[in-house]
Amino acid sequence: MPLVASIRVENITVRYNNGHTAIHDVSFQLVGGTTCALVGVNGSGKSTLFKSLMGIIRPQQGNILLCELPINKALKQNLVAYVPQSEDVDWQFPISVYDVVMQGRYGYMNFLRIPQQRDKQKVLQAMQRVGIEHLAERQIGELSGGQKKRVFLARALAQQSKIILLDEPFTGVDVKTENAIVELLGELRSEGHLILVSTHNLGSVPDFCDQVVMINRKVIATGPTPTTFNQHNLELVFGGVLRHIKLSGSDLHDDEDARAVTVLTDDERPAVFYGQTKVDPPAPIVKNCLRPDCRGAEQGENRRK
Ligand SMILES: Nc1ncnc2c1ncn2[C@@H]1O[C@H](COP(=O)(O)OP(=O)(O)OP(=O)(O)O)[C@@H](O)[C@H]1O
Repeated sequence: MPLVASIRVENITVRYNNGHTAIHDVSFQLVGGTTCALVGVNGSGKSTLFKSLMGIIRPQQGNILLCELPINKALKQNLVAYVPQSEDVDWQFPISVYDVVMQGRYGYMNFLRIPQQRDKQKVLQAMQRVGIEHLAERQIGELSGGQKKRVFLARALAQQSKIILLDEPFTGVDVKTENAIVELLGELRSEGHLILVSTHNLGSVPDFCDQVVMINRKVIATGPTPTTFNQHNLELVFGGVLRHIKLSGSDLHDDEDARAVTVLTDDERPAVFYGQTKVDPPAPIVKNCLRPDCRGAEQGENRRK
C-alpha cells in the first residue's frame, strides 16, 4: 500500500546544550495535500522544529512520525526534503548548482554515487521547473538570493519526497520569485505533497496556506487558516503587541523581508518590532546543508547518532 504523506509530532521538547529550551511539549498533526504555515517570532523555535523533523536534532522528549514511520526510516525512504534557511548554508562551499540539485538524488544511489540517466533527468526537470537550468554550471556562491532559494527548491523537487519542509523560503527574494514559489507550492499540494513552510510574511499566509501552526516555544494554536489565523491568536503568538498587521493584501510582501516580525529575546519578554529592527541571530549553527545528506549539523549531545 502506498505511503500517505503525514507528520505527527507528539509532545516534543528540545533543550540545547546551553540549557535553553527552544521548544516545549509541541504537538500537531498534518496530512498530505496540505500547505501549512509555521508562524512565530524570531527565536520561537521554528528552525529547531524543522531540524527535529529532519533528525538533525534529537528531542529530549516526545516522538515524531513522518508518514507514520520513525524519522530514520522516513529519511532512508526519501520521504522528506528540506529547504534550509539561507543562513544555514555555506555559500562559499565550492559546488555547482547542478551538483547541489543532484544531492537530492543521493538517496536513490548506491555508495559510489554515480548518477544514472534517471537521476540526470530528474535533476534537469527540477531545475527547469524552478527556472534555473541556465545556471547549472554556476557556483552557488555566485547567485542572487532568489536564485539560491530556487536551487534548494530544485534539490527538494529532485528528491521527489512526499513531505517538503521550507524554512523561510521568502526571505531575501523579490515579489516575482515569491509568487513563483507560492505557485509551485500550490502545484505540489495538489499533487498530494505535505508542505510545512515557515514564513514571516504574515500577509501572504491566508493566500497560500490552508493550515497554520502558530508557535512561541509551545504551540499557541493549530488548525485551518480561516479559523485559526486570526487577530486573537496572532496577538498571543506575537506577544499581544502586534501592530500594523493586515491579514490580507500585498503590503506584507517585501523583497528584503523588512517587515518581518521580530522579538527581543534577552529579557524573555516578547516585544514585537517591524522594519529594520535587527535581532541577535540564533546561537551558531554549523553550516551543514551542503553535506551530502544535509543532515550533518553538529548539535553536540543533541546530535542523532
Ligand atoms: N545551536 C543552538 N544552541 C543553543 N541555542 C540555540 C541553538 N539554535 C537555536 N537556539 C536558540 O533556540 C531558540 C529557537 O531558535 P530557532 O532558530 O529555532 O528559532 P526560529 O523561530 O527559527 O527563529 P528565526 O525566526 O529567527 O529563524 C532561540 O532562542 C535560539 O537562540
